Amino acid sequence: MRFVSAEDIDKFVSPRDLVEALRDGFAHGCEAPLRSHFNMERSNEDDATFLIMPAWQKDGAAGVKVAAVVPGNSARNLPAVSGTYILLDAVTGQPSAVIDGTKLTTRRTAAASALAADYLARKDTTDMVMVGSGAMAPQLIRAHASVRPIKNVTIWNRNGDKANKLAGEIAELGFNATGTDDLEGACKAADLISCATLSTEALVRGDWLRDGTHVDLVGAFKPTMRETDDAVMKKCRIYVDSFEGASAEGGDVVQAIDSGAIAKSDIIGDLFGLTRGEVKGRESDGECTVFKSVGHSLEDFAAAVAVVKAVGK
Ligand SMILES: NC(=O)C1=CN([C@@H]2O[C@H](COP(=O)(O)OP(=O)(O)OC[C@H]3O[C@@H](n4cnc5c(N)ncnc54)[C@H](OP(=O)(O)O)[C@@H]3O)[C@@H](O)[C@H]2O)C=CC1
Repeated sequence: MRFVSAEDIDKFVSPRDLVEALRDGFAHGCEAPLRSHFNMERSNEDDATFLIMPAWQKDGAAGVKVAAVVPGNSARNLPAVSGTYILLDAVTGQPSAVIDGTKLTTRRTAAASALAADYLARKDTTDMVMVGSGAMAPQLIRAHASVRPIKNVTIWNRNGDKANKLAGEIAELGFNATGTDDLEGACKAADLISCATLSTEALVRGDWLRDGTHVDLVGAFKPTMRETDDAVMKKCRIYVDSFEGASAEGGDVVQAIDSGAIAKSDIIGDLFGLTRGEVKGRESDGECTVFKSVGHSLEDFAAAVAVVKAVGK
């Protein structure tokens, strides 16, 4: 059995490789039951979430991700999300690889956002705002830049020092990157706003969006969490990673439905529909779009198969 480390994933698979692996994965589909998630109570910090995400292909591979989301990890200087991916042969059941699930998760999540942006962001998107500067943030910047000509990146984080530090690292990759404490000003000048935080309150407001902006929402994976206000959902054409996941778990969408700001029928499409050509993406330069992801086991599975194939070459 092969062990695939975080370093192997970065060495052998580019951001664009994973976008294409997910495009193919969503277009062709696989068996992927809704994930199981369990609340793990903590005495002295916010509850953690335990996730089990299986997927398989008839006569092909099978895989499962075991992951945990621990909001209190920020104080420990550890990422909130960590995990392990196990890949098996679906015919014989024999395990074939164990993959660093923490890196796989950040990379595949960023690839899903970039895949959506490839259908939803304006072709001339150059100015990106990154809200949050945790493990997801650098992956999202690199993935979006693999599908759109991103040049300028403005990073906001509740802890501004971390935003400035990430801006320094991103600048070394060739982007014009700066940290900011003016989220409103940054959003008003953005083509693309990507949010990856554990916020339970709106950070980005609908009246800050100029015409043509695309909003990418990664953070809120529970109905009690959100990164945008109802006005964002009202103003934008709404897309999700999967209907069943995002409309049940994605806080920005669920809360906007509950308040009556939008109806479930306002969700135009998901990555299955977009990649299969069954749903139209952006239709004009002036419209605002939003993509809300909560994660889908197909994303881990498609990324895991692509990673093992690339590492094995
Ligand atoms: N949609 C999907 O498929 C996936 C979603 N996620 C989600 O994305 C989010 C970010 O993940 P990741 O980058 O790995 O996490 P990290 O723990 O590495 O970073 C968390 C980031 O969120 C910020 N943050 C935490 N709490 C708040 C708050 N209350 N208000 C504003 N900002 C806050 C942190 O700021 P500070 O530095 O100040 O602590 C930090 O920038 C998480 O919610 C995670 O569950 C992750 C993977 C997959």
